[in-house]
Amino acid sequence: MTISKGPSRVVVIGTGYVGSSYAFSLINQNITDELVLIDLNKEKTEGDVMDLNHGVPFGAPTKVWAGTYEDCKEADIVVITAGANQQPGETRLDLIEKNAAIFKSIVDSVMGASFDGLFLIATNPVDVLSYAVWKYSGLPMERVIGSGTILDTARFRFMLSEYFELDVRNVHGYIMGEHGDTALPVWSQTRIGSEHIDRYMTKYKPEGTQQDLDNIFVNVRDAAYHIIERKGATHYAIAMGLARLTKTILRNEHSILTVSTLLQGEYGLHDLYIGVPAVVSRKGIERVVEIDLSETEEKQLRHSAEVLKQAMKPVFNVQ
Ligand SMILES: NC(=O)C1=CN([C@@H]2O[C@H](COP(=O)(O)OP(=O)(O)OC[C@H]3O[C@@H](n4cnc5c(N)ncnc54)[C@H](O)[C@@H]3O)[C@@H](O)[C@H]2O)C=CC1
Ligand SMILES: CC(=O)C(=O)O
Repeated sequence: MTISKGPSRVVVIGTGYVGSSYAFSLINQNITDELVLIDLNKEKTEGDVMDLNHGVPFGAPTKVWAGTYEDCKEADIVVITAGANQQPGETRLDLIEKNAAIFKSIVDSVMGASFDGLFLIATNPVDVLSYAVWKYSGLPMERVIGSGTILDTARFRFMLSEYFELDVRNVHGYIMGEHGDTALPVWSQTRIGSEHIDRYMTKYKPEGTQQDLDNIFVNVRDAAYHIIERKGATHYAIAMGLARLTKTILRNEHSILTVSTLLQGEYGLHDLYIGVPAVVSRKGIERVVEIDLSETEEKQLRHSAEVLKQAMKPVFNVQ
């Protein structure tokens, strides 16, 4: 892999709600030197580039242009946010056939340009499509990363922070599994400050109940449906999550984030991409972090993996 010594370059493929919000986050946070936008809708891309460039004087110098697949040759990261999004009532897994079909041609075009960097995937169903990119690209698994449950984990921490009236940075916990209806909350490892959540609740919110916590998880799991019902798409939070992942990679931060990665025996699972905590650095996935799960959580994770494997079957021959 080329570790670029020159300017850092990110290419975004698919600049709809998610892709354009991500581009905006990158510029606002001064994360990359160069930003290339690619979309089937060339006119919209040109408009986005003009608009973003007019914001650059308020931020840090970033070169932004509407590009082609040739621009992937020099890219450190290619981010795929292209494809259909959920319509009200649709699940993420309902998108599999539509989006898998366009991914083959996108990945072939990127690899055809001698791309030698990392892929980040956000298009849904993200776990299945991350697996697809790993297969289609032939790149080592550490260089193909799905956004996984990064967003679900952020929602979880945010909603708990509201419940306990605390700074979200003091809420530590993970959502794991499918980025979808079978995601699971890892209550056994959730901490407020350094206290286990149950102990913190007993001491500081004695009126709180397990039912309150269960309701919070349901709201986390169903957040996308609630937002899509109201405004048709979700995009700001995932854009910020992708920006965080990009920063972690380009700055070699070695952060633990719940991303979708290939499991090869971790958690007793094999040959699928699914959301787990992993250390992310310039290399991509350094390692999966195997945290201790309760028996119930283990069961939930296995169920989530099984649902994903069933969903993958029409597209990939997995066991
Ligand atoms: N992983 C996550 O946490 C999240 C994932 N998503 C997913 O992100 C995806 C994108 O969502 P939105 O931006 O809301 O959709 P959108 O419809 O606004 O944008 C999709 C863009 O992809 C472009 N596109 C389609 N096929 C293409 C191709 N072959 N080459 C280049 N561009 C192509 C379209 O022209 C469009 O601009 C959806 O699958 C959605 O479900 C959305 C939010 C969170
Ligand atoms: C759309 C989606 O995947 C989300 O907001 O979680």
